[in-house]
Amino acid sequence: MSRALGLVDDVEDGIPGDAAARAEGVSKIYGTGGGMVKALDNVTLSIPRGGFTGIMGPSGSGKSTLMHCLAGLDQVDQGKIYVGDVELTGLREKDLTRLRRDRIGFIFQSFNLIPTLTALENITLPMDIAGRKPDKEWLDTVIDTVRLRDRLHHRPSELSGGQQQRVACARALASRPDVIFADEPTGNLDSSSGTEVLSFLKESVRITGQTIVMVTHDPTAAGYTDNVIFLTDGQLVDRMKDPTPAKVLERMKNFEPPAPAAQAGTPQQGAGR
Ligand SMILES: Nc1ncnc2c1ncn2[C@@H]1O[C@H](COP(=O)(O)OP(=O)(O)OP(=O)(O)O)[C@@H](O)[C@H]1O
Repeated sequence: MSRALGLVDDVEDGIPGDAAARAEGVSKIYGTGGGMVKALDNVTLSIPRGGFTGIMGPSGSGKSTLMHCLAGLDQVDQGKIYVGDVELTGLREKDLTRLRRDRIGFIFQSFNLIPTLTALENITLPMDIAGRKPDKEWLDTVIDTVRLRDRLHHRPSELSGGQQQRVACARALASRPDVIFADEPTGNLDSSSGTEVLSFLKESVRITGQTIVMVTHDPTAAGYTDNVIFLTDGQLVDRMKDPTPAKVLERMKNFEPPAPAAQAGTPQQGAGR
């Protein structure tokens, strides 16, 4: 039934039961009255543990809202969110803050590094704040994975955009969170730096089993993931396993709004004259 409506049910899609994060019947509304926007509309989905999941959809389809709700950065109006087996919805702010700090990593489009700290200090900052000692061996692995060893004592202003984003990725990976949420991580990078960042995000999933969720507009970036969730108008409308850029681009055509002329339903003036 849900297929006929173009909606996708997680169970039907065969996503394994071991989920790093889950949304169950989640709705999120912004504003009231005439200005009300249903940013998420009854979304149920699982993020497979140890996978690289892309979230795609047209502008305004709810991608960032979904990511923020899954990460406990924003509250839902209806439904439940789980990270592992912990229900986020209903946690007190203090517990939510601790859970985000201990179990969730973030990578943003703007790198959000502290300018006065070195690359290494930025990488270990979340653990320093949490009073946790970094696992030296793991930190070495992360630093080598992102190829930053010769830049560790540089400040962000002395690094290229690609290197700064690699520091932000290392910061997210260093504490081995249950799940890393990346919001357009290559949006501010040139294509070769973007390719580098995507390559080692994929590598860290393959080699270390890190779970990563990435919001992206870019079918090429989605091609690095191993499954893609498609949103339209706040609803989960499709999932794709083992995506390629060409397959994603083709699928996206189904979800983009029609061109203005077609939308207005008016035949083109002068056509056929
Ligand atoms: N704080 C807010 N207040 C009011 N409306 C909001 C707010 N945040 C998002 N929205 C609305 O919710 C809907 C979903 O927004 P969201 O940013 O999640 O979409 P998106 O798919 O990430 O878009 P984009 O690709 O353009 O970044 C949009 O209609 C947006 O205008």
